[in-house]
Amino acid sequence: MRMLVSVRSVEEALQAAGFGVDYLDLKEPAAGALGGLDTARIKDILAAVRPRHPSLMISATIGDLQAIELTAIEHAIREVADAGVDLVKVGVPGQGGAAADALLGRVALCGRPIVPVLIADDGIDEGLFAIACTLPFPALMVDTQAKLGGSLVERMGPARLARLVATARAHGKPFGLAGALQLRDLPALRELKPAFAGFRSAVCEGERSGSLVPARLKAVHDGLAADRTAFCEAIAE
Ligand SMILES: O=C[C@H](O)COP(=O)(O)O
Repeated sequence: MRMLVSVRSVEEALQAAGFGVDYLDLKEPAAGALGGLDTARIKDILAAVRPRHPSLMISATIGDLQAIELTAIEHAIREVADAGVDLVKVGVPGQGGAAADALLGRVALCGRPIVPVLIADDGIDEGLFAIACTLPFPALMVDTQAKLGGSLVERMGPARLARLVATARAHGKPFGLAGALQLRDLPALRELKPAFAGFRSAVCEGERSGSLVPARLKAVHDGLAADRTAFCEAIAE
């Protein structure tokens, strides 16, 4: 399972990359679940990270826009993609509905590498998820908007997440889980085996708008890679 970390600055990006994370996700955590950075900041981060970590996959978010704001979303996608990131993350209401359908359809055809992030706070429509798996997105994610009501694993439960992982796997679609995931979720994540897991809250001092903590980055990084038994022994010490 690969590790994604959300970062907001050159300093954080280099710090996370130095810990061997697989994906950097550029966002402003204080501005919401998918809070966007301005494109000048995105370009500064890319200029600092690319020469040192040329194979690192780097995504960025477009901000917490409403699904009905299609024109604003398409404009933001173009701006973020043109800044030079590999992937652009776009929030989609996970419970489905007409606005979610329309948004998925539009962004699937926009010609940019979009990762739809299905927001799970009001549930995930498994039909919508299955449709998203058939569309030409390089990857899919599920995440949460509210970060203080428990982790995604606690809020959705492993059984429902396992069905999503199985659907994505059946379609050969790389699929990542995020949503205030904590160290205590790592055993469940290793059982679920999504392609990747995303972190911010668990690797910060205090809430997710705080600074990255090297020891937490290392704990999550090592915990994702470790054998389950070895990991449980280590955290029990
Ligand atoms: O895309 C990943 C998210 O930024 C993870 O943040 P979180 O752990 O605070 O939910």
